[in-house]
Amino acid sequence: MTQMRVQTQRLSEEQAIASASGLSRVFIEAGPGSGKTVVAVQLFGVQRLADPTDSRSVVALSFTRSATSELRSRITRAWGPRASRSPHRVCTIDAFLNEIVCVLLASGEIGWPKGRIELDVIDDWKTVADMQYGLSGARLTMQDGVIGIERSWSSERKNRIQLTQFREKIESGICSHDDVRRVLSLYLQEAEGRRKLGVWLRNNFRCVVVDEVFDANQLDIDLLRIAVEANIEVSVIGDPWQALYGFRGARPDLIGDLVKGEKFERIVLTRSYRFETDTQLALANELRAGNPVELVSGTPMQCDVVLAHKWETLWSSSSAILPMAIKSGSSPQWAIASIILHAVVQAHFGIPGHHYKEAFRLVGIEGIVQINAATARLEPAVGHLTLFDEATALRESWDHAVGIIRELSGVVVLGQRAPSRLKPLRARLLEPGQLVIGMTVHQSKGREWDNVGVVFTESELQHVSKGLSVNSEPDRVCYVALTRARESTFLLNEVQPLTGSIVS
Ligand SMILES: Nc1ncnc2c1ncn2[C@@H]1O[C@H](COP(=O)(O)OP(=O)(O)OP(=O)(O)O)[C@@H](O)[C@H]1O
Repeated sequence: MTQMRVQTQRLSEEQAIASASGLSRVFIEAGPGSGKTVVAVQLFGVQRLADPTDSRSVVALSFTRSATSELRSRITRAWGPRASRSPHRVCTIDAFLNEIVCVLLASGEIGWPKGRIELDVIDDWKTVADMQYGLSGARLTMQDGVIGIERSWSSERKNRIQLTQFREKIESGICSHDDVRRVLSLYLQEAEGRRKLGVWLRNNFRCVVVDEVFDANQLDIDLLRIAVEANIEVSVIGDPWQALYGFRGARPDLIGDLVKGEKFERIVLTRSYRFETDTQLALANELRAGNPVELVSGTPMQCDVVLAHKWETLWSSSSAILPMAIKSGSSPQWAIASIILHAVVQAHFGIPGHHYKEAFRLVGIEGIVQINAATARLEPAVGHLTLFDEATALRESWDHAVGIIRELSGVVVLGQRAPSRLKPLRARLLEPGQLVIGMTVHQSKGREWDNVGVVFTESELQHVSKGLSVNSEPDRVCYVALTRARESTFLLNEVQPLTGSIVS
């Protein structure tokens, strides 16, 4: 531990107070770019160095993989790679919940069907099972700690995994993050479950730092309450204007109850450090005040990244923008298109495509070694896309990827008209200028760039021109997009739209 490097960035006085208050329950609330993540990084490091005799873990949590990865890399930069090495960790709240459920399984506190104690937790059932559109599905139950399976009914029609496949997957240890959350919720319905979890947390953790806390849902808040009651130091950090995960059950309104009920000390960071130009600072201030705002038009070439609420919006925008993903799908054709896109994104920007693991999994390729091997062999599929004749280019690229998949996993992907899906991707590769990366606003959370482009829908434009409200999630999506730039934000709606089928 003594080899850890200390953070070198100069903290402002208010950041220093927030990072080293010595209080056991702190709620740090602040606007964009005010250094919330800087403070989370500092809190983590201060706790790590605090008491070398205390072997319990310090854990930093965030809600999305991209925000967690930003937090982890900043902790590594500030405190060195040893800082977050086991038993300490920086992870998503989902990973933390998985860990808790695995501990409960390993200790026999709860019993998984067929006695499984190790789980393979997937993001979404549609990558491993056939889905049926309707009201019926399947879910987990719990009786005296024993997990069971039952058919479920809902009032809302949607694609769901059905009972037989659900049973088969669950019994082989495969489940979704939602299933993990359900198991833990059921376990915590009993006072005894809450008490035992509190004891386990107290024995294993000395401090929990939660960034982006306004993305927490009821279970996350319950967990924090149990941690507080177990006398663990808990710091929660966030900005109500940046809560984006209502669709996943996030309840920004619950944070007030938590911090009041558990007597958190509230510390406000007042100064923003992100905005390096007066115009960008003024934009952020006007938006937060709910005032109407007129955006400056620009071109993709002026931007380091382009953001939109949905992947489809990016695909139907300028062909100088290369989105990192196609809207999540479940067909093998979606998987092939996503895999080729992943290879293109990797080649252009040195980072993976957004849904690449799910896409590979859908065609039977799993594990980082296999995925990397497959990606390396996809290079010709990327090259073929720029062949002179369009029909040949699309067909050769598609067939190459399908051939590699068949060779590596045995999965055969059919689809005569499928290669036409690659048209929008080919258009991007034929762009004469440099491509700029496109991502959703959700991907951009917690991150920043010098110059940011946004593509807004008509309704988003109207909201921005009327003034945003913190109580509306669509408004908050616009707000997050418009506060990612250090220097300038450009509206890219004027650029020539492109028609294509990759999004369908
Ligand atoms: N005291 C400081 N001095 C100089 N720069 C700072 C200071 N604090 C933060 N910064 C810089 O300001 C920028 C924003 O910081 P950070 O990302 O931590 O803010 P944030 O509040 O988490 O932002 P958001 O919630 O909008 O994602 C970063 O580039 C960071 O390095």
